[in-house]
Amino acid sequence: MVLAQLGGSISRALQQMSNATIIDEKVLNDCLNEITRALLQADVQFKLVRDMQTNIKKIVNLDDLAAGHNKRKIIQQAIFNELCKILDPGKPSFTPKKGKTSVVMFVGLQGSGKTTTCTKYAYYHQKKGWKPALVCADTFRAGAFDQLKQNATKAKIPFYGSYTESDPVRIAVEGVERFKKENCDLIIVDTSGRHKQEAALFEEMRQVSEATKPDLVIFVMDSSIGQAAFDQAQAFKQSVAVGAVIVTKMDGHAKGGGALSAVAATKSPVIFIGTGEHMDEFEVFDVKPFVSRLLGMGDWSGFMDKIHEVVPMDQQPELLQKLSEGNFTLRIMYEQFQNILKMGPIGQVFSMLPGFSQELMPKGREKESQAKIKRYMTMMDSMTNEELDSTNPKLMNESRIMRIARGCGRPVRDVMEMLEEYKRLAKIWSKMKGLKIPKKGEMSALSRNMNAQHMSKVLPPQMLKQIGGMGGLQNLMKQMGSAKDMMGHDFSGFVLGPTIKASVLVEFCHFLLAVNLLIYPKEDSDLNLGRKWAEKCNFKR
Ligand SMILES: Nc1nc2c(ncn2[C@@H]2O[C@H](COP(=O)(O)OP(=O)(O)OP(=O)(O)O)[C@@H](O)[C@H]2O)c(=O)[nH]1
Repeated sequence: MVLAQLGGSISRALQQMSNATIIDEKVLNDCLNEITRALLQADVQFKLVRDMQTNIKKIVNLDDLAAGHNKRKIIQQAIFNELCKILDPGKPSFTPKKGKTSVVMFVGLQGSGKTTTCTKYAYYHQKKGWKPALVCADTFRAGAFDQLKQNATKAKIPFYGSYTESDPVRIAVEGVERFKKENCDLIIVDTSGRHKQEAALFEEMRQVSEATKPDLVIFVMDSSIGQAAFDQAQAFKQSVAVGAVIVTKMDGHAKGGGALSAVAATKSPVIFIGTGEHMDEFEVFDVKPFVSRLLGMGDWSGFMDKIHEVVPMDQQPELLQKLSEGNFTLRIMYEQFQNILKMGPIGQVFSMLPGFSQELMPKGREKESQAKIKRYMTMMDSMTNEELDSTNPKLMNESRIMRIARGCGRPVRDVMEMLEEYKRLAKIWSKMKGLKIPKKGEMSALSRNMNAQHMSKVLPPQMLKQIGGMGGLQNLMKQMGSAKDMMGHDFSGFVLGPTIKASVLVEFCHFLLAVNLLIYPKEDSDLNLGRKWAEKCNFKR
């Protein structure tokens, strides 16, 4: 994921500073130098980085900080604020209103992902009940209209374009007029890709803008553009009234710092990011949670929102009860898989927890893991209720395994692998037996410690180390019960009632399961356990 490396380097620098016994000028300088290096390596413009460093030094005057001040916190907050400042121009972009016609024009360099993003933007709004329409004013690239037509047809979005007309201004005006008459509330105009050396094409873009009078011009930028970003973005801003930025290809492995510089150049906010080629790989962008995650400080509110999205409230106490009894059935595993898939990209959810970074999700593992989960679920669909609800491995005899394999159309060895995985997870989850379920009122320190102890047994050792051992985990649990995060978000509402608090715990359990399954590879000893169990059941691979 773009910027994951940058995030990793910055959070390591902060961690190193936190490990120092005394924070003096040297420790602060070392930390800032480390962060500066990371930002420059990620292609953030030099001037931005230098300004940021100067500002932090101005804010954090160690001599002026009286004893008793939490210097670490003040430095962290200053870095957080400065990074937010780079990404936040301080004024929101124009926001179209549902039911009221708005024209939105997309501009950007060749191949930045405009056409794909136009459709994603239209589809995003269509799902929310809008009536969007697409106009293809890209007469430069052969095939652009076909691409838009194909995307629009797939998403059932009306479109307008021409194979013969070569004047983009004319097409844009005709398209906008037609869709205004059809009462579309979001008319999106796609334009040709161009770069700042192409004066004629820039003039043409200006004419399209003048003729269609867009309410908002969106600059689409590929996250891998690098140092050229600032100048290019500025050139677009000087020709048309760019009001917002969308950064694409954030799923790649580019450095991504150039994209941060583009915001500074256009003085416009990033409103969405593209995270893949598919229509729904598109996310709303919010500066503070993004920076907080980038710095490994998590995004509790985002995490809680996710929980509420995926785990039905009425199922939570029951699941927690089952886990505390140590009965981990295949059905529980199935239900947890469903929730994990609903949570979306796990690396992203992962970075919402303080102390974690997206860097921990190895390249390509995400999609591979999701495919694995889906495969396991298909196999479980061929099982009987008795099998799904049992914790007795003897039920799975050779003939049943062959039947399941036939039923789901997968080789026997795949079913064996899934059962071995189940066994491994059941072993991990048996350590949750006796988990204390929070009752009325605030989570007490005692139950927090009890739960932290249970959790620590379930966490893969590498991960426990990453969050600072048992102490780090206790802090994490404490944060669950406290009210505010780095961004000043108050999310105490999520943790006040006993049910909701239990839900946080349930989801944290889900999450740990996902982490065990997706991020940390199986160890041989675990697999041997599965094999031994398979041998006990009297069949061979
Ligand atoms: N991985 C990934 N690929 C993307 C994303 N957005 C766009 N693409 C791909 O980038 C390539 C270029 O996208 P287009 O939408 O054709 O770009 P364009 O800016 O319209 O191109 P021009 O009209 O030539 O300027 C296509 O292969 C897209 O599938 C994204 O967020 N992630």
